[in-house]
Amino acid sequence: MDRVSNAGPGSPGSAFGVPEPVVLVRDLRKSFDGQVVLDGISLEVGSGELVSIIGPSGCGKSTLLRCLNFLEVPDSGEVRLAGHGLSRNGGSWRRADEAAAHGLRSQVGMVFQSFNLFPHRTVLDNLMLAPRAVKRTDRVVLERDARALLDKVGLGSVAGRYPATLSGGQQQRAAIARALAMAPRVMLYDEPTSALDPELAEEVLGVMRTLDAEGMTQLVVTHEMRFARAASDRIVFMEAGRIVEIAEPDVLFSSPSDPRTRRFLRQFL
Ligand SMILES: Nc1ncnc2c1ncn2[C@@H]1O[C@H](COP(=O)(O)OP(=O)(O)OP(=O)(O)O)[C@@H](O)[C@H]1O
Repeated sequence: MDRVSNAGPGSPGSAFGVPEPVVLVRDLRKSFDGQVVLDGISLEVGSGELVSIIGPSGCGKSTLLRCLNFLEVPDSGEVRLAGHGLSRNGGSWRRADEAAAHGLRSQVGMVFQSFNLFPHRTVLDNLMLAPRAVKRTDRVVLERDARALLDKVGLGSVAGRYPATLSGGQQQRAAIARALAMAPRVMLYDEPTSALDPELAEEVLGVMRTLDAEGMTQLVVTHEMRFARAASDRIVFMEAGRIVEIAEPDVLFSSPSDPRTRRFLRQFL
C-alpha cells in the first residue's frame, strides 16, 4: 500500500517542537530497467544550509535531485520538503500521489544545467509567467517583484531582452531568479555551472553564495570542487547509488573517513 501524507507547511514539525529539517529523505530507492540507481538514500538538510552532492559520473546524483520533487518517481522511500511529504512503497502512481507531489513541488525551485528559459519571452516575462498563472496577483505587483529579483541577480538592465541575447552566465542567473519568483523554501541545482566558462560560472556561484547568506536552503549537485569546498555547509559524497559519507568540507577534504571518498577526491587535490 502506498502511504501518502501531506501535512501543510504550518503543521508542527516533529515531536517536542524540534523543527523538522527543510529536506528529509528516508531510504529512497530507484531503479531504471532493473539497474539500481538509488540504493537507500537517507538525508536531512536543515533550514539555511547549503549542501553539495558530489560523486563520480553515473552514481545517481541527478536522479536523487529529480526524485526530490518527483520529476522522477521513486520506487520507494519517503521525501519531505518544508512539511510537504510523500512516501511510496511500490504500487502504482495514484491521484492522491499527484496531489502530494504538487504540494511538494510548490516548495522547490529547480535549476538545471541547460538554463531552460522560455526562448520567445523576455527575461522579465520569464520571471512573471508562473507567478501570474498561480498567484493571480496584480501585474504591477508581479512586475515590481520580478524586477527586484532581477536586480538581486545583477540582471536589472537586461529585463527586456530575450534569453538568446544573454551570456550563459546571465541566462543561468535569470533561471535562478525565475525559480525564486515562486518563493520556494528550497532551491535544487543540477550542475548549474557545467555549461559555463569559469568566469561566467563564478557569477552564478556568487548568486548562490548571496542566497546562502540570506538563509535560503540549497542543495547542489556539482562537479565544482572548489565551490563545494568553499561554499557548502556540508558535502554529501555518493558512489553507486549510496551515500558514502556526509561531512563538513574541511573534514571531507582533509581527512575523509572512507577510502572511496579519499580515492575520488585525490584527483582534485
Ligand atoms: N530516465 C532514465 N532512464 C534510464 N536510465 C537512467 C535514467 N536517468 C538516469 N539513468 C541512469 O541512472 C544512472 C545514474 O544517472 P544520474 O544522471 O543520476 O547520475 P549522475 O551521478 O548525476 O551522473 P553525472 O555526474 O554524469 O551527471 C546512470 O547509469 C544513468 O544512465
